[in-house]
Amino acid sequence: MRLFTPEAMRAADAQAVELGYPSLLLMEAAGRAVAEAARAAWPEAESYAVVAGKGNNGGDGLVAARWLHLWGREVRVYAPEGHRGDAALARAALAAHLEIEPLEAVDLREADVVVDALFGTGLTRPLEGAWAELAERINAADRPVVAVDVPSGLPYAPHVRADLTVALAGLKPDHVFYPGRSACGRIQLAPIGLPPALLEPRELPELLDPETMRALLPSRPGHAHKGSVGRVLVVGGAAEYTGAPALAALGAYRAGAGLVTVAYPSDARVDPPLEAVRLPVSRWQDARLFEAKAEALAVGMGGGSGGGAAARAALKLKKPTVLDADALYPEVVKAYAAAAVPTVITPHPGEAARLLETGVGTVVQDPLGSACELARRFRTTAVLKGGPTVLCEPGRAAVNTTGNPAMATGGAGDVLSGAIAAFLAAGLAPWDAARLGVYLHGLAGDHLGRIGLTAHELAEALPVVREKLELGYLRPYWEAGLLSPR
Ligand SMILES: NC(=O)C1=CN([C@@H]2O[C@H](COP(=O)(O)OP(=O)(O)OC[C@H]3O[C@@H](n4cnc5c(N)ncnc54)[C@H](O)[C@@H]3O)[C@@H](O)[C@H]2O)[C@@H](O)CC1
Ligand SMILES: Nc1ncnc2c1ncn2[C@@H]1O[C@H](COP(=O)(O)OP(=O)(O)O)[C@@H](O)[C@H]1O
Ligand SMILES: [K+]
Repeated sequence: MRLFTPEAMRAADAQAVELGYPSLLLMEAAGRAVAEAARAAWPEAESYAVVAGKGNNGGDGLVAARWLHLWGREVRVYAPEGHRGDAALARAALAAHLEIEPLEAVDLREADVVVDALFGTGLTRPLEGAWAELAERINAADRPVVAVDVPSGLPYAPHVRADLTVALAGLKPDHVFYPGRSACGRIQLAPIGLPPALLEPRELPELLDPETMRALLPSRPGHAHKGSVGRVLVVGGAAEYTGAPALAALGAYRAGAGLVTVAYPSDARVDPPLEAVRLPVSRWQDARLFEAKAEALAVGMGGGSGGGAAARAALKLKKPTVLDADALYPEVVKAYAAAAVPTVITPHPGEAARLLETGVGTVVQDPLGSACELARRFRTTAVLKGGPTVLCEPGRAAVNTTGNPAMATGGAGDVLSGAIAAFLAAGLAPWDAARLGVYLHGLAGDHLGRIGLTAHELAEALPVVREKLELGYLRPYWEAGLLSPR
């Protein structure tokens, strides 16, 4: 599954038409899918109000109105004059059944469900005047709302707030990034008949889905032993940050590492999990660090001001490495790239801004662009944490589809670094280890769900969600089924 920009979606549509696929069929499939989704979501609903705009989004709404009417529902349709192309045909088909009232007549009082078909991906500027008023009226009506493709008005304000959004053909930024995603309510993807080859353009970011992530899970053969399934060396800790390396070690074990060693300054009271090998060092150049048995490293968790020195020492092992937190300085990450050590960097927006020498606001405004700039500038696999986390390495990008704001809690990132290192140690390429680690970590957060979860619990939940993934129990959120009546 890919994340489409509106332009990429239009290009896919246009390609389908070039291939001889009639665009009216797309609109018919779209409108019918909306009607079906609404009917399934609110089976008791008898009366519908369809509020349609002038463009193709409106056309989809007119098709939905026709089907709802054919299924015996009471339907009032409000639309302006002046439809063109396919939307004009959809209007003619509907007019054979129903009277279409002007938008000025909109009355939502009798509607059990409102269909929002004012604007879709063709919106180029914020709603104003009568359009803005219509969106506000839909919200104020306090009726269940199903949005056609996207809630009208997004990505700007004001916009409609929907209970269910039927995403047509592919997912677009407002189905994935906030605040748009909150305005969508539940999201259901409707395949509307575009040839499948047009729906997987490699240049678009991948949306992490359970099927793809399941295929990445390292297998564990019957003759496995703790030295064969991936050993991780965690390097971090400082006087004031004693928990971070311990949480990374826990994350690594809970993601399946066979053995975890924790190297930390001997004057810091780091307390690794009982299962870990302890490696207190009086200086980072201690020879024992370079002899540690590990296939991958997690470096920088709670390193404080010594994080850079720890990372430079750890570089000498020349093993695949996750660089986090106090290892995330431009000179350090550049040194890893120059040494051609496979790396995954896991900054939060503040650390990303430090690496890119820009403001946090710039990073947050364009997470995908920022992650890709990190990947390009530092020749690395970049994981930019947040809601949602985005990933990039030169030539490809991905957006995570798991996780929730309850995960905004101290130490959650340390657990993630440990988990990614475990997958690196198990032999996964950085891109695969990063995607799988991020996906499972978010899944653990979703499994726990509640505000107040702790990083420790996130780690503990990793085996549970891994098993669910392995057994094929998971569906992506855009196939998550339907609403019950509210
Ligand atoms: N593959 C797909 O995704 C398909 C998409 N279709 C539908 O087509 C929609 C896109 O249709 P369109 O490109 O016609 O665009 P819309 O229907 O979203 O709206 C475009 C119209 O609104 C006007 N407009 C833009 N911003 C405005 C503003 N702030 N105030 C007032 N008017 C404004 C434009 O000039 C244009 O007339 C999708 O969202 C989807 O619903 C379907 O018909 C079938 C296929
Ligand atoms: N709103 C959110 N939605 C989804 N995931 C989130 C959200 N807020 C935080 N997270 C996740 O929680 C983790 C927090 O990591 P980080 O900021 O490094 O915390 P710490 O440094 O305390 O470990 C990241 O994996 C991040 O993606
Ligand atoms: K809409």
